[in-house]
Amino acid sequence: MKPLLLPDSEIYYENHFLDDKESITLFNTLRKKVEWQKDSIKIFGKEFDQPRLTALYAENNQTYSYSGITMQPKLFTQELLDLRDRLKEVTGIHFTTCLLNLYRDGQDSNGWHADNEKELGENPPIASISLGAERVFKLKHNTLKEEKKKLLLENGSLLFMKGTTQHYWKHEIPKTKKIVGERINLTFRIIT
Ligand SMILES: O=C(O)CCC(=O)C(=O)O
Ligand SMILES: [Fe+2]
Repeated sequence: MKPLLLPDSEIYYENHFLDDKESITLFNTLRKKVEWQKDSIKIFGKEFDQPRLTALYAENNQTYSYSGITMQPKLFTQELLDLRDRLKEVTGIHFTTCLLNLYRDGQDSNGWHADNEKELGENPPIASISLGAERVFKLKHNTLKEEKKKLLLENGSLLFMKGTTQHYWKHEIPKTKKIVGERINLTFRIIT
């Protein structure tokens, strides 16, 4: 895995974690098999539909709460268990939980945030696998204004964030006016 070498962070990117063919097959399987849901989040007491579909799967029944919603996991499917095992080989980490995002088109997005919910622990490792259409991923440092980074998350790629990254950096998947196909993102986490 290639380190991004940004200050106050430990971020790695591997563009061919899965090969193209396997990634497309996996995309098609998960697109069909996963129970995608439309969540509404609360911002200052007002409800908004999330601009994407989501799902939560895990090896246990620990819930995940963010933006005023609490997600109840379903049990890992065989595909997610296999990916979990392969992530252990490259990261050394045993992930328990996977939050899945389905971006249906360029209007679906994920606004600026850090993955810093308390159930993830102090310095959470997050392993993020991308399938399907490529989307831009942006990172910005919380206080050093000139520190930012833009990368393209390719089909079959792995982005791995750990250490203090979530304390100092925010990330987003911006909307785009370009015509883009569907993208599935799998973010593996530890929730115990
Ligand atoms: O779709 C992505 O690549 C990012 C997803 C993300 O940041 C999240 O689910 O917390
Ligand atoms: Fe995130």
